[in-house]
Amino acid sequence: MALPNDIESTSELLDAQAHVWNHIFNFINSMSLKCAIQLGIPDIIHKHNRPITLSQLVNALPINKLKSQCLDRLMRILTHSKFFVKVKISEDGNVNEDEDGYCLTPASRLLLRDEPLSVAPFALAMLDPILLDPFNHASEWFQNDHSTAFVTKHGRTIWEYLGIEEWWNGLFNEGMASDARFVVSVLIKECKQVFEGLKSMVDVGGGTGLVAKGIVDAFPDMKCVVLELPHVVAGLEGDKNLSYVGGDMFESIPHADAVFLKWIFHDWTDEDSIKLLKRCKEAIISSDNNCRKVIIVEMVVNDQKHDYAATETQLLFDMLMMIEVTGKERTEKEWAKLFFAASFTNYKITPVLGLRSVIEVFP
Ligand SMILES: C[S@@+](CC[C@H](N)C(=O)[O-])C[C@H]1O[C@@H](n2cnc3c(N)ncnc32)[C@H](O)[C@@H]1O
Ligand SMILES: O=c1cc(-c2ccc(O)cc2)oc2c(O)c(O)ccc12
Repeated sequence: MALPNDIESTSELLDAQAHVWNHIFNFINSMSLKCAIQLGIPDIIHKHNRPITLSQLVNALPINKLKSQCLDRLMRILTHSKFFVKVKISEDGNVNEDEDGYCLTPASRLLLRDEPLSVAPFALAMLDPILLDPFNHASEWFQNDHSTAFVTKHGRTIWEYLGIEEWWNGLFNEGMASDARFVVSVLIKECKQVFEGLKSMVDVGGGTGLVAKGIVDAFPDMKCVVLELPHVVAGLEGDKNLSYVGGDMFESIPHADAVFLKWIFHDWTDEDSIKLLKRCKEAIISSDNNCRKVIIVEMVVNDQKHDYAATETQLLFDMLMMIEVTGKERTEKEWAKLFFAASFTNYKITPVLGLRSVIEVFP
């Protein structure tokens, strides 16, 4: 049979097939990870305190013992994906050539349930059918007039859904809280100078206030307000440095030296984002502090493509924003356009959070 047009050799044909297969089956990586988290495999390896053999793992897991060879295959793909490493161990647990044992890697340490920076809740919520199913409706959504594929699947926006389904709201909040802990620990360690000199700050859309708490703990002279939708902050109690205000960020933002927004703009269109930036400017403009600014924690999409893997993850997030909410991830050029449209004069991007950056925006 002839090769398809433009494919010149058999090797090119086979590479093309491998490329397509890889994309078709990528979801199996995600699902294998979900299965390992649900079974608690990282926790069991961690508790074992030394490399664990397959038979020890089978005994420790709440699984049908006839499926031990299947567990071996699950561990094989996750070892290939660098979630576990295999080392040689002896009967007495020392490293030698007798038998293979599994150990955690830095990536699987982040899947431990009791790890304060755990991303396990985030992974379980992201890989729940509630968020996966809308992707099966993407082509339908391209042809209809719904705001998102989430709406096409569930008949309401993600924010409305969160307000109605309490169990899902809990899962979502747990995931957001684990990310908030993660981000605040890096900010305090690597980016303290961004907050120095500030006497007051508003965390807009700051959830239950984990980031704000981390910041006032590190800067006891700062007063921090969390502005959130009323149902999110109902019943939350602050203290002398931290307070909660229920309100709508598009209407007005309490005045302060700085306004902080993490994972807010990527939920919204350019038009909404410019409106929100204008509210942020109004909030800081009357401050007499030289350090007054807006502090944003978000992705800056790398459109130069010199780090293929990082850019790919950012583009995956962009698709997530398109399918689940009405937002997007932005390149530096797109961010700059928003800042200048909202009459800010300057900005500084510090790529200190891996795929995300701290962006300081100045009036
Ligand atoms: C993606 S979450 C980010 C939460 C938090 N900043 C974080 O990164 O952990 C977006 C937050 O914006 C809040 N939000 C949405 N619309 C809002 C509005 N109009 N005014 C204030 N907060 C809003 C939501 O309740 C939600 O907590
Ligand atoms: O679509 C989402 C999903 C999340 C999300 C998933 C799992 C969790 O445990 C927490 C959150 O977060 C989102 C988000 O922060 C956002 O700004 C837009 C969309 C989503």
